[in-house]
Amino acid sequence: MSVAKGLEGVVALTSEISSIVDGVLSYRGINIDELADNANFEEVMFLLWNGRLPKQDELDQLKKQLGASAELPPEVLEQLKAFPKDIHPMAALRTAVSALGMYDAEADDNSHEANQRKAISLAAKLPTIVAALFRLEKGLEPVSPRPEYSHAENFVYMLHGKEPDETAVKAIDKALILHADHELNASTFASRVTTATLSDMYSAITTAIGTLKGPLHGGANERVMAMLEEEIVTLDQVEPVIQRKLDNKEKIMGFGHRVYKDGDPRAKHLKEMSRQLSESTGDRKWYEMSMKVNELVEAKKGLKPNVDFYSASTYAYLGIPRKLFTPIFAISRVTGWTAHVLEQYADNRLIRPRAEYTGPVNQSYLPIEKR
Ligand SMILES: CC(=O)SCCNC(=O)CCNC(=O)[C@H](O)C(C)(C)COP(=O)(O)OP(=O)(O)OC[C@H]1O[C@@H](n2cnc3c(N)ncnc32)[C@H](O)[C@@H]1OP(=O)(O)O
Ligand SMILES: O=C([O-])CC(=O)C(=O)O
Repeated sequence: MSVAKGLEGVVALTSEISSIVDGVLSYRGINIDELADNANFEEVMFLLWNGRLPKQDELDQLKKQLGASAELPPEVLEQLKAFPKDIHPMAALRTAVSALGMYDAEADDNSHEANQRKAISLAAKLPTIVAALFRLEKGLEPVSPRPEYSHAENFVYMLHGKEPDETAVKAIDKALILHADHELNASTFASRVTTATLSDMYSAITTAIGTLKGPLHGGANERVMAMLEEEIVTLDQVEPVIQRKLDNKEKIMGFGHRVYKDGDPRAKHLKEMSRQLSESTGDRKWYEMSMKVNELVEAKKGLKPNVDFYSASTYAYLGIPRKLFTPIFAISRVTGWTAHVLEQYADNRLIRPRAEYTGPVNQSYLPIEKR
């Protein structure tokens, strides 16, 4: 047996959902750049779930279904209220999604129709959960979703409890498009492993949230902001802090990628969003600091920013606290996860690789008094 550590380069399955070819990311064959510049998130949801862009009546229907599914079961809302106030929202989100499964009578119905409904229901409810967690931590009552709002509008509305700001809505909508799917990343793979045992969609998405939470994956965006806010603090500290980190062989969060060696195609969109927000808010600090970090890490280490790097300053400009950065990633990626769950069920085989055993051999059982 030969081992590819971290499964690097291993092609584990076939998929028709998204592809990374020569550094170009496409959803269902459409370049992400085109989607980021032209589509809205609901169109991308439909595209990922159904393999093609929606016609107007199909888009209207999806929006209606999302609107009708966004409210949480009262029992789950009560659970959110009982969670410890200082819990990380990714831990709370993971637990809340698991709880949702207990209040869905069809949780274990793995028919395509039931799973399509669950995919819409989960995608609709994640923003409601994240916004409720945000408000509860601040001692505020959660705000109910409004069915007439778009996905991004609803999220911004439920965070602040007032008419959503257009700039924030546009930025969130684009960020959701950019994060929606990414071939066989760790959380998607985890969701497919769970699905392949013929477990239910709630279990698969709970698995995925737990996997996205880690700092080498989705959790990096929060750490980028922690580095900017707490370690670097001022522009003149970028160079000494980055140099110290590199000398100590610390990873710089938001840089490097297992697949992209010549840059993540999503990063340029987030960088531009961060630049535009720095201008419209008149606060250039986070953007300038990010640019300088980017310049240094590229020059000294040859590493380029990934999707997590400029999403941090973008969200910071929108006034979003860094604890919510990874949950926002989940609000988007649930679309990709559920598309992969549907694809896995459609042509399933248990996912069970092998391990090369490197431990001791020919050992004997010693009775406890002789050890
Ligand atoms: C949405 C996403 O999940 S995007 C990724 C988000 N994660 C991060 O931003 C965390 C920081 N980045 C990393 O840890 C890595 O680049 C990963 C996890 C993304 C990819 O990891 P891998 O493909 O396993 O690369 P690996 O960790 O083996 O790194 C290869 C070499 O580059 C170095 N390296 C990779 N990323 C970084 C980084 N961000 N900062 C400093 N050095 C790095 C490693 O130290 C290693 O150096 P060495 O060969 O001298 O030991
Ligand atoms: O593909 C990966 O390994 C990580 C990533 O960029 C993502 O999940 O968006």
